Amino acid sequence: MSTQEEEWRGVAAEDTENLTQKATLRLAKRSRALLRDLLRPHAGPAALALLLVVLENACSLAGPLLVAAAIDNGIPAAVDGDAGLLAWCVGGYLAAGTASAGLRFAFLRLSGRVGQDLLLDLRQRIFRHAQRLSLSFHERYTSGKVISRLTSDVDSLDDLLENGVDGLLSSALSVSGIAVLMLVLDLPLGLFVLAGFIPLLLVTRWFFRNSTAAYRGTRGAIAKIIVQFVETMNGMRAVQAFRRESRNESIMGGLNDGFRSANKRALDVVAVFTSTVRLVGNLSLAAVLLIGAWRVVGGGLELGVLTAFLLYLRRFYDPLDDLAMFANSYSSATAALEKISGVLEEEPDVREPAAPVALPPSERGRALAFERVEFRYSPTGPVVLPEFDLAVPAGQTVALVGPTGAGKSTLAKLVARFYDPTSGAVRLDGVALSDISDAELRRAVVMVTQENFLFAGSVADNIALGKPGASRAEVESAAGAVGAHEFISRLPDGYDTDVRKRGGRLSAGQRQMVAFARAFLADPSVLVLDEATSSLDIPTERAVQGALESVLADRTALIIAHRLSTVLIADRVLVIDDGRVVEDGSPAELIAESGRFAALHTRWRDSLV
Ligand SMILES: Nc1ncnc2c1ncn2[C@@H]1O[C@H](COP(=O)(O)OP(=O)(O)OP(=O)(O)O)[C@@H](O)[C@H]1O
Repeated sequence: MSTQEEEWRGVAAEDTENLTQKATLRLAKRSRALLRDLLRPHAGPAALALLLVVLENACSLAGPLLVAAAIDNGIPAAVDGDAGLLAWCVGGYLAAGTASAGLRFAFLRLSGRVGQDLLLDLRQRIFRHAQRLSLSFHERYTSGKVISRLTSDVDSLDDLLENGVDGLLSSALSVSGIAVLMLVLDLPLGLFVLAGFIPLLLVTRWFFRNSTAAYRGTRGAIAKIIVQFVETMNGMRAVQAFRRESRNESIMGGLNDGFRSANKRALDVVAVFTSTVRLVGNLSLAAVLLIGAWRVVGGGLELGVLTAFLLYLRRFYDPLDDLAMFANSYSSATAALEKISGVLEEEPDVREPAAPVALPPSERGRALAFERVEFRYSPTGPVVLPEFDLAVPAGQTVALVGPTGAGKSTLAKLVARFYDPTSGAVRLDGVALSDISDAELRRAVVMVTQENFLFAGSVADNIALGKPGASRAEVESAAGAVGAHEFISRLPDGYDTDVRKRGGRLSAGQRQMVAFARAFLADPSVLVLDEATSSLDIPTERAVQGALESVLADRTALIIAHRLSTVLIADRVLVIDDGRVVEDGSPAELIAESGRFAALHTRWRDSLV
């Protein structure tokens, strides 16, 4: 792939207003490929729906022909006493009308089913893919954007499938069918009407060009609104604590205004198009009426033929309105597909190995090693770890301390393989993390983060996340081992208490205990712990400390320690600064020296008095 194409890969072009022609073509090709891919499993029913709509149009087109036959031949024959032909014409009209309604019903049901199946598949694909993508992607691409792909973009596609495609098929079929019939009915009048198509083609071209750009704008604008909305709702505590409401309101006002302008622009384009179509339609109807009437008076045209012609002509221009509606939803859906296909084109940076290497059996933790690890968060970003080497024997508890921004959390995230090193390797019992299957790695390494993320559900469900399928007895024994059983039992419904969104019902200390119980149940050989900075009260801190010691027993552990009590239970302390180890030793050894840790320790001790 050329570097220029690489530039537009994935979501790269999403916020670019003016794309080069090459990029536009590439994105359109990608959107079409996605649509084809989505349609493939439904090819049979889609073809049947197409057949139904063709038959339906044929039935409804027969109507005016039967009216013409009734007026020109049936009625004169009935006047002469033979009502047979008229009866055939009326009967035929009724049959065609009924068949057309029946076929329409069948078509709408079938196309609706195909459309909804396709959208279901698309929604699941986006969700599955978004979950697979690495953290680095989600840091760049906010959750609001993913939500807007899943909601408003999928909705535009829904609109296209529900109304647009039906409108397009019906109108294209009836416009071409009517054109043929008009030429057959009366060649000169038919040619005259078709000549009116030339300005229409020009205005249609103008419309497609402008509406695609306009709808790209609306997709971008709605995505920004959703992003802002999600961010505000997620950060509601901070919003209220810092009185950001009015500032947020003005940001949202600006974004809403942008969306309104983008929609206005799109609607203006539609307005010009539909009214031009209407104007051309009405002008040609008046002209046909004039020329036709003149020819009927002169005896050159039968009245029935003129009536049928005018009936067709009305139907000829009406579908063009539908075509405009189609173009409308088409442009909107194209812009949406462009963005959805971008997300689906993104590849996870951290990939599962094609041929995973199994970890050797382990009894008591696993040896962890960083070998010449260099790391930066993005290819152009600063180097966070210049060249990091570290060997942690199996079963050792290592506390990482150091100033903010030193790189402690980065080390933890590398061990959990949220990212891969830019160069070098992180190894478990000698096997590079990038060679271990996802399932095995998740079993071997568990990270308990500062967020202590709890999902909506019961306390028991949240603990059981550590070991899917764990029995209630196992959950309770894990809670007991970390000392959480007592407080859980006191909750209104014990283990079945709903923790509410993000564990909002529990205190910070309680959330941490639940997170420890989860980790204990998972029973990993390596535990990575980004310790909570929140200050807990003394009894809770003691309880958490006790829980921590039970969780750490018999495993290799890397702890980002903020509390002295935690540092002191570690076998080894590493002082990190600027991505490097500046001190390394047991707590007692480092305290005895007069380095940074000793100074930190003195400050801590003083602060406790
Ligand atoms: N997701 C990220 N994208 C880009 N840079 C990052 C990201 N996370 C951290 N950094 C940068 O990497 C460096 C190390 O950050 P890290 O979070 O590892 O520090 P830390 O020692 O854990 O700090 P703290 O004690 O404040 O949590 C910092 O300069 C930070 O700005």
